[in-house]
Amino acid sequence: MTDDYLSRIGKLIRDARQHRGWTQSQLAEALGTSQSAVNRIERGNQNISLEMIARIGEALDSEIVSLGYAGPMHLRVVGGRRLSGAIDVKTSKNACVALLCATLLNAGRTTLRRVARIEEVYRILEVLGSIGVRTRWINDGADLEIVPPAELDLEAMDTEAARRTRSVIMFLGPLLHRMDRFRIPYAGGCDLGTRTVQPHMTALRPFGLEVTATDGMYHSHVDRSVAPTRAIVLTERGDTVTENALLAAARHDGVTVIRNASSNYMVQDLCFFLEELGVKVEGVGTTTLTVHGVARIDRDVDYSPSEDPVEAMSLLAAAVITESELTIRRVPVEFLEIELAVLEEMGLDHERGLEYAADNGRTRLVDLTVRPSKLQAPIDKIHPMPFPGINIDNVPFFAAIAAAAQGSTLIHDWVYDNRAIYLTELNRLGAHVKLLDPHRVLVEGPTRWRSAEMMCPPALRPAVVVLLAMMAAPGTSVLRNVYVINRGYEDLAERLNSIGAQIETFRDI
Ligand SMILES: CC(=O)N[C@H]1[C@@H](OP(=O)(O)OP(=O)(O)OC[C@H]2O[C@@H](n3ccc(=O)[nH]c3=O)[C@H](O)[C@@H]2O)O[C@H](CO)[C@@H](O)[C@@H]1O
Ligand SMILES: C=C(OP(=O)(O)O)C(=O)O
Repeated sequence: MTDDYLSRIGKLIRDARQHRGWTQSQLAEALGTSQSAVNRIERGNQNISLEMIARIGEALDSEIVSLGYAGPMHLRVVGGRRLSGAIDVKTSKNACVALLCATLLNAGRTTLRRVARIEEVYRILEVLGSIGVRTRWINDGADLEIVPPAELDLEAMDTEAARRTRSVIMFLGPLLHRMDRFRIPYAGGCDLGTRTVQPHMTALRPFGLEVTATDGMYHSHVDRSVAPTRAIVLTERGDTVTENALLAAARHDGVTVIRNASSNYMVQDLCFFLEELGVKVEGVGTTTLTVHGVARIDRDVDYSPSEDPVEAMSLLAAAVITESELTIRRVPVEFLEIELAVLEEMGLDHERGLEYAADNGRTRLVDLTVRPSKLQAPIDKIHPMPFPGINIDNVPFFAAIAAAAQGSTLIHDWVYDNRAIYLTELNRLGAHVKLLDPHRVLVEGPTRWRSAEMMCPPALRPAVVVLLAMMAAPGTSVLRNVYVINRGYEDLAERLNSIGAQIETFRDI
């Protein structure tokens, strides 16, 4: 952008702000940035992305600067470049959304540190804001402060935002303690085929929750005479279902035992947070959780969610397929151990630094350096398992890595009906991915990547895998409509550019 253009945009923003009667500080607060940043923007002294212009337009409800908001976001990737240097892993989408839902348990103020600034978090914030929860970004937009009201106004819920995320299902556990009757919209999320919510209903029924699903809403009714009399046995070892059971148990005045619980990273983060709220949880990291609930929670708490193992895997895959040497800092290694063991078998040259604690004081992190390696296809198939196993969300990254390895790799995603199918999109970039059935693909490597222009698959991880392949493919590729990537990754293009990628963001205006 030329300086002249910047100062014209800055003036438009200042006019729109003044028209609204806001100070620079008020606009800064709405944007989660500092007053000095707003001042620089208005004076034309700051490079400003279309994304930021769109957010300002939205905050100020202004026609002129909302121009940039008109169309979906796309990426233009100049591929075939090596990455280098070091990059930090951000906090996880899945822990952040669970913790945001968990704040509904607390009458006090919750501060969450370094929350990922991703669309999935924004949707939950919109939903929380619409029902009366006060949320604001503090400390230059790094941290989030959440203060629930005495009474929630569920009728005012932003159902459009709620339907764009599946995480809203985790409102059930906290809400059943706050009201006898309520409704929330059907849970959305990635288009991965059928994802049942039945296990959630089974887990919450012992707390008196009965749900009927009609007209796109879950109509919920709580029978206060019902309380768990024996261990709650989950029918699936799912992550959000475990979290929902934990959230319900947290304010149940008594001891709840949850069996067949997921011990995955986001569940552990939620358990650590519940402990901050005064709820004792035994068995963290195992499949049996014993929760000592507290009927009323009213504490000002401060918690730092841990780093995202799936983002760590994404960055690792980026290094592998671009044949780069890259250091990935703040890798939650416990949740990537099996992936690393398989990659080691495949011939990955990597080095781990000494372990250190994440800001939550519990999760173990390492810095991981990955070097260009001659990879061989693994002898056995790649398939996910509930933790500890290859993380379900990491499986798509193995497809890209397998495409870079010598030989054929069988990938069996038994979990999702649609996700393996999206991996065949890699063929448009030169890969040889054969769909054997809706759950299994055979990948033949190595691949001579070539550039392409394509739509983003409607699922987060396959979409990122396509982006990584574009980074490996010489020439210019275009990936259209990347909302789904922004759902789970903060400023991915910009951060990849900081380690040598060349990715430009653009929109149809
Ligand atoms: C916000 C959040 O945390 N999302 C994660 C969470 O979603 P979430 O907890 O919502 O996952 P689902 O409940 O949809 O489970 C995923 C799929 O696995 C199946 N299933 C799961 C467990 C099991 O023991 N048996 C079984 O068959 C389910 O039927 C479903 O088809 O977990 C998924 C699986 O790890 C991850 O992909 C998501 O990123
Ligand atoms: C499937 C995923 O997430 P969600 O549960 O939010 O759809 C994912 O993170 O890959």
